[in-house]
Amino acid sequence: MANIATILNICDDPKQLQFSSELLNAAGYIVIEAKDANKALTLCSQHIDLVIVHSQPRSLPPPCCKLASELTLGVPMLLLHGEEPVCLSCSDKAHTATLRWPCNSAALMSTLEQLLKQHAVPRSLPLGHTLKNNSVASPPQVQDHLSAFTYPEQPLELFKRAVESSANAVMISDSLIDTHPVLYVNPAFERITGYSAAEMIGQNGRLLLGNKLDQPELEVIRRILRNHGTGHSILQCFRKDGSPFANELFIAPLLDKQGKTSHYISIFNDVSERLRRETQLAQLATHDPLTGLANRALLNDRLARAITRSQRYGSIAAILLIDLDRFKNINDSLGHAAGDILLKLVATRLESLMRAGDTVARMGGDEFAIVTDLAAKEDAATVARKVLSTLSAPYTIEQAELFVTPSIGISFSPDDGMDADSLLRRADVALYQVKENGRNHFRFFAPEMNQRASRILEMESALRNALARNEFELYYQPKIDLFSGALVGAEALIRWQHPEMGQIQPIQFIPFAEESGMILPIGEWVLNEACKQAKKWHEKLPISVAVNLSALQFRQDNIVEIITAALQNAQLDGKYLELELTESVVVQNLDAAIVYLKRLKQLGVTLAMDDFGTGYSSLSYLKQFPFDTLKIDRSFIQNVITEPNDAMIAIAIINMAHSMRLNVVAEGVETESQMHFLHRQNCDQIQGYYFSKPLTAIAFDEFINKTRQHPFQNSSAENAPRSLLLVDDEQDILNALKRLFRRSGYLIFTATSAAEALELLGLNAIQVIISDQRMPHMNGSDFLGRVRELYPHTVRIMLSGYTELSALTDAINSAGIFKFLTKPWEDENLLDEVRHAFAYYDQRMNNNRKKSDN
Ligand SMILES: Nc1nc2c(ncn2[C@@H]2O[C@@H]3COP(=O)(O)O[C@H]4[C@@H](O)[C@H](n5cnc6c(=O)[nH]c(N)nc65)O[C@@H]4COP(=O)(O)O[C@H]3[C@H]2O)c(=O)[nH]1
Repeated sequence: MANIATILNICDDPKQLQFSSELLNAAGYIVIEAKDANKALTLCSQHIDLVIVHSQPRSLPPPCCKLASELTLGVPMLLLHGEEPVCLSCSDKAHTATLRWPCNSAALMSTLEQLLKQHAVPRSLPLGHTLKNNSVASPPQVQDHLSAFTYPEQPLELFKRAVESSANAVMISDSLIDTHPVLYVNPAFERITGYSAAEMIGQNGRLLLGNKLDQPELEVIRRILRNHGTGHSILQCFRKDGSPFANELFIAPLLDKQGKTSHYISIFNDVSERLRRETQLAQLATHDPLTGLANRALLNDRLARAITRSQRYGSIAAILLIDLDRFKNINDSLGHAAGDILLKLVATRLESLMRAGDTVARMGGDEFAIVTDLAAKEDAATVARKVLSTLSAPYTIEQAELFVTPSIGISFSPDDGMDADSLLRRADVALYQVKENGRNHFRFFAPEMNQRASRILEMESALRNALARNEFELYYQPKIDLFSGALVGAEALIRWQHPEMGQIQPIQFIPFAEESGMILPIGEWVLNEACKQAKKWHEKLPISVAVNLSALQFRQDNIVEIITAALQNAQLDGKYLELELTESVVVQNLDAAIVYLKRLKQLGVTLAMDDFGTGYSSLSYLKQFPFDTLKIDRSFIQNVITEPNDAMIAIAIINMAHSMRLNVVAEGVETESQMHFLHRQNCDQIQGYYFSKPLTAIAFDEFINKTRQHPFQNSSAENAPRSLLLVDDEQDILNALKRLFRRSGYLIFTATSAAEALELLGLNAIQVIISDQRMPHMNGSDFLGRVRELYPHTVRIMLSGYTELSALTDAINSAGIFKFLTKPWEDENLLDEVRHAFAYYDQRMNNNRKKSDN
C-alpha cells in the first residue's frame, strides 16, 4: 500500500530543502515545498498531513511554526533544528515534535512514522483520488477548497468548530436509551434557551416544551422519532426564564455503522421575530391598517368560503355593502384626521353588531362590507336595519356631534351568483340604486337592476366610440328678447348622429352619460364646440351661447380650468358663455356650490338656473347664489294661458326674479298667445318652438340672417282698443251678437269654445267677455272662473238660455261675473249692459292706477 501522507516541507535554504525533500520522497511521502512564509501560506490551504519546519531559515520569519500550525488546522508539526531548538514560538508548543538536524534518514523516518500514527493518517487513497506525480489529485468535480472534506481527521475538527460556532442551536441526544438523554448542546443552544450545557446533559429535550405538551406540531416530531425519519416543525418552547419562543426545529437520526439510529441531532433556532414579522405582513396583506378590519382581499376569500358553505349546507351567504352618505363633506369640512376617526368609530360599531363567523371589512374609502350566513333572506333586512340605526346614531369627534347615514346594497348566494365577484358586483348595483333614490336605506339586488347596470356599461362604450368617431353634433335653439324682439342667444343642445340608428335625442343618452361618467369628456367637447361656434357667429351678431352643465361636470375639481381653456381656445369673451345648471345640481351641496359658482363667475360667464319651478324652487337659497338668469320650466308655460295655477306660478316667478334683479327666460313657448301672455307679464326672453326648434349650426346661421329683428306686436293695455270677446258654441248666436256690437265700434273677438277663447285671451288684451253657459268640454261658469283667475281685470257677463239656479250661483260665486243675462236678449238692453261693463272696466283701471300712484 502506498504511503500517501502529504508533508509540507518549509525551508528557505534551497539546498537543505532539496535534500530533506529527496529523503522524504524516497520514503514514499508526497512532499510539498515552501521556500518562504508566503509560499507556505498558499500551500497550507491544500491537504497536508504533516508539516516540517527547518528552524534556521534566514528568511522565514518566526513564529513560522505557529503560523504553519494554524494554517494547517492543527496537523502534526516537526521542528528540525540545529544546536538549539530555535523557534520564537516554541513557548506556544505549536510544534508536535523536534529533531536535531542534520540527522540520519532512519531517525527522521521513524519520527515521522510515529507522528503520523499518532494522528491516524490514512494508508489508502480516498475515494475518487488518484496518485499523480507523487501528489494526490482531487476528483475533477471537487473544488480545491472543498478537498479537505474528503479526509476524516480534519473534518472532525472542522465540524466540531463549525458546530460550536454555529448560530443555530445543536442538540445531540442518545436514541438507544429510553429517556433519550441529551449528550451535547452547542453554545448557540445555551444562548437561545438560557440553559447551560451542564444543565441539559442527561435531560430530555422535552424540557424546553414546558407544559405545552399538547401542541399539534409535536405530533410531527413524535412521528419522526417513531419512524427514525427526518423532519421539521415549529414548536412553542420556553427559555429557562420561562419566556416563550418559537422554535423552528429540524430533527434527524444519526446512524451507527450497522445503519441503526444511535443518536438524534436536533438543530433549531428562535424564529419568534421572523414569525412576528410574517404575521405582521400577513395582517397587512389581509387587513385594513386604519380600522384593523378585514380588507378587500380577505373579504373576497371569506365570501368565497361563505358561498361554498351555502352550497354545502343549504344556507344563504349574504353580502351587505355599506357606503357612508356624504362622507366626503365631513372630510372636506373637518379634515382627514376627523374623517379617519369617524371611519374607526364606524368600524367599531359594525364589529359590535356582528356574530362570530361574520366578516366585517373595509373595502376602501368610506365603503364597508359584511359577509354573513343566513337561514333566510329576510334576515338580511334585520341585519341591514340594525346597521342603519347603529351607524346613524350621533358620533362625537373633537367635541363636535356628527351625523352620518349609511346606504346599503345587499346580494345573496345562491340567488344572485355563485362566486364572490358576481355577488360583490350585484351588491354594488343595489347600493347604487339606494344612492340614486335618496340614500339612508337598504336594497336587495334585483335582476332588473343588473339590466340597467349592463345597459350603462354598454352605453359607456358606445358613447366613448361616438365621441372618438365625432358622432355628436350641437343644435342651437334661439332665445328672443321679448321687448326688442331681437335674437339674443342660443342654447346648445346635443344630438347623437348614430350611423345606424339615426339621430338620438339627449334624453335617451345623457342620463347614461351621467351615470357612467362619460358626461365629463362629452361635456368638455360641448363646451369647446359651443364656444367656437359662438365666436364664429360674432362676425354677424354678438349673441351668447348657453351650455348645460350636469352635476358631475360641475363637481369636477378642474371645471374652472376646463371652461377657461374652452374660452381661450375659441378666443371668446366669458360674457358670451352662459352655463345652465338645474336646481338639483346646486342643491346637492349648497356650501360647495356657492364656492364653485363664484369661481365660475370670476371667469366672466353668466349663470342660469334651468328648469326653475320643477325642483325645490327655494327663494332663500336662490338669493345666495350668483345667478344672472332664471329659466321658467316648459311645464308651466305649456298651459300658461289655460291653467290659472300655471299662470300664477309663471307670474310669481317673473315678479320674484325681477325683484331679485334676475333676468327671466320662459322655456317651451309654442304659441303666439303664450308669447303675448308672457310679454304682458314682463318676461324678458323666450325660447321655444314658436320661434324655432333647435337648429343645426348652419340652419341657425340662416336664422340669424332672417331674424335680425323679430317683428313683434306691442299689445300693451294702454293703447288697446275696446275689445269684446263673445263666446258661444252656436255660430248663429255669435253672428247675431257680432252684428249687434259692430255698430258700437268695439274690437270684436269670437270663440266657439272655452279653449279657443282662452287662446284669444292670451293673444289679445280683452276687457269685456260675454259667454254662453252651456258649452261642450267646459261650461260658461268654469270658463269665466278661469278667466277671473288668469285675467282678473276683465269684466265678465254670462248670457245663458237657461236660468237654473245652479248656473246663476256658480257664475256669481266662482266666475265673479258682472251680469247674468238671459237669452233671448233685448238688443238695446244688451248694448247698455256692455257699455256699463266697459265703463266699469275703465273705472276699476283708473282706481287701480290711482292706488298705485299713491
Ligand atoms: N316640447 C317642446 N320642447 C322644447 C321647446 N323648446 C325647447 N324644447 C326642448 O326643451 C329642451 C330644453 O333643454 P333643457 O331643459 O336644458 O333639457 C335638455 C338638457 O337637460 C339635456 N341636454 C341637452 N344637451 C345637453 C348637453 O350638451 N349637456 C347636458 N349636460 N345636457 C344636455 O337634455 C335635455 C333635453 O334636450 P332636448 O331634447 O334638446 O330638448 C330641449 C329642447 O329641444 C318647445 O317649445 N316645446
